[in-house]
Amino acid sequence: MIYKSLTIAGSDSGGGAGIQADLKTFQELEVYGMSVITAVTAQNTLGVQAVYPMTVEAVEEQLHSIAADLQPDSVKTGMLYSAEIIEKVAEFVEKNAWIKLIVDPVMIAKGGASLLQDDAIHAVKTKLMPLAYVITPNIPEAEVLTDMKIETTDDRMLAAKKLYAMGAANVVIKGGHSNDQDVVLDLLYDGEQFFEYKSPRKRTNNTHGTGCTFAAVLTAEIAKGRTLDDAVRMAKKFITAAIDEHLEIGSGHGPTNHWAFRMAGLSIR
Ligand SMILES: Nc1ncnc2c1ncn2[C@@H]1O[C@H](COP(=O)(O)OP(=O)(O)O)[C@@H](O)[C@H]1O
Ligand SMILES: Cc1ncc(COP(=O)(O)OP(=O)(O)O)c(N)n1
Repeated sequence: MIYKSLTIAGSDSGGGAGIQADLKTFQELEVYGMSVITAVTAQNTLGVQAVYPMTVEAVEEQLHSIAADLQPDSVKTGMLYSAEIIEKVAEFVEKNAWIKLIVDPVMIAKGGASLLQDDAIHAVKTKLMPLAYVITPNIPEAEVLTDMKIETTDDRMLAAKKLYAMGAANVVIKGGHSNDQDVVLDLLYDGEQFFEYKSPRKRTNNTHGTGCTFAAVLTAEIAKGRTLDDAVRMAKKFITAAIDEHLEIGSGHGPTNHWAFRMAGLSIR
């Protein structure tokens, strides 16, 4: 059986995040990867130097090519940039109703560059979230989407409930940006229960692309028919290994190591 996942996201010329991180992750997990590029970024470990969004027509044609021939088992969205592109992506998901959609609501890169126009936030909430099987915001993204400040785990639980009420079938609020010094807690809410996934917090600058990689693991594992709990467990193991064995590349926020999980001999089955 060949499992197929599609990433709809921006290109990171530096290779650590975006389309490049997603395809590397799919490959490591033995899932056939496909891409629809929404924007090209000139980017390296020091930051984002420029953003060139694709036209809506270019995005639409890529989506059409995929739909006409290569039915993906799961679809991930990353950097979508504009409300117009989000609307096209939502149309595609609605027309292909079997698709399990993983929404990583990318807004701002670690260096501060905006990867989503301000007036596109409304479209994320109203067009994309109701179609999402799972949404994976980090804490600042969850704050924007819920219009609330998140400081404690209780705040995060309330935000997860709000995001669920906005239409996402499941919510994972990642903990990389929390104030916890020793532990990183990722929190899953499925509409009934909360599930906690903890790992030791690594003191490192080399976390570029962690959010993309985490959501790409979920996407690959969901394509294989894994439960969401199993998929989040795998994502946590994969990203922990990728951060532990980070690559000393560039002089800014370095990328994670997408082959660390495999090199550690950890099983993908
Ligand atoms: N310093 C860290 N040590 C260990 N795990 C981390 C660290 N930073 C992020 N992670 C993990 O990486 C993933 C992405 O987290 P986060 O930083 O919150 O998202 P984003 O990259 O979208 O900002 C999560 O699974 C989180 O637990
Ligand atoms: C093209 C592109 N897409 C997404 C991101 C953000 O990736 P993320 O995993 O959130 O990592 P950081 O940028 O926060 O390190 C990106 N930078 N570029």
